[in-house]
Amino acid sequence: MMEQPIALIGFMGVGKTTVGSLLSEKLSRPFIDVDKEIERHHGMKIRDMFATYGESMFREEEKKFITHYAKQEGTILSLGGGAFLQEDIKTICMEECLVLFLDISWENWRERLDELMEDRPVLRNKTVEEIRELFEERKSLYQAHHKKFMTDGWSEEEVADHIIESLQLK
Ligand SMILES: Nc1ncnc2c1ncn2[C@@H]1O[C@H](COP(=O)(O)OP(=O)(O)O)[C@@H](O)[C@H]1O
Ligand SMILES: O=C(O)C1=C[C@@H](OP(=O)(O)O)[C@@H](O)[C@H](O)C1
Ligand SMILES: [Mg+2]
Repeated sequence: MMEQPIALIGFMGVGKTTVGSLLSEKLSRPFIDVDKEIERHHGMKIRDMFATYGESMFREEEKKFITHYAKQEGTILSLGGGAFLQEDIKTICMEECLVLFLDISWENWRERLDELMEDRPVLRNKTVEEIRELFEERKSLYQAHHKKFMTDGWSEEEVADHIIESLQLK
């Protein structure tokens, strides 16, 4: 049976990596976390890549990897929260994948901020107010999706189970 790839999008820390991994286990489908693939390929953390080569180098890599993996049958693909800043990525994902937008309210997201800061260079050196502005700004990127899941009040496991049930993936 042909299975369309699934791409998870949404703001940093909403749970794309965690939920993607759970979906992959529960559905026995291959899992690709784009950020982790890039880190592995370069033997370097994303935050160091940003510091050493700059964000634009990371964005080029992001486009290369997503262009490749968005066409792999059956794959569960967790994107980085900034991937849809690039129109090419948005277009290819909307054409090739079932794009699922994981959403979260600011109030719930705010509770995760401290934990997220270390590994997310985009959040670093910003005030909470600036981060809130980014949170609001980024919402427009995620309007390109096939289905949205609000995650407020749900555990990672519950989010994954709800996706499977509502899309009848099993
Ligand atoms: N539904 C959830 N409820 C509570 N914590 C969550 C949930 N989803 C993710 N998290 C936690 O938030 C953090 C960021 O999750 P992650 O999957 O890396 O997000 P993303 O890939 O979207 O940046 C992790 O510590 C994860 O355990
Ligand atoms: O939103 C962004 O610009 C980014 C999100 C990160 O991924 P997560 O959304 O998985 O945290 C990672 O790709 C990089 O740090 C940039
Ligand atoms: Mg992630």
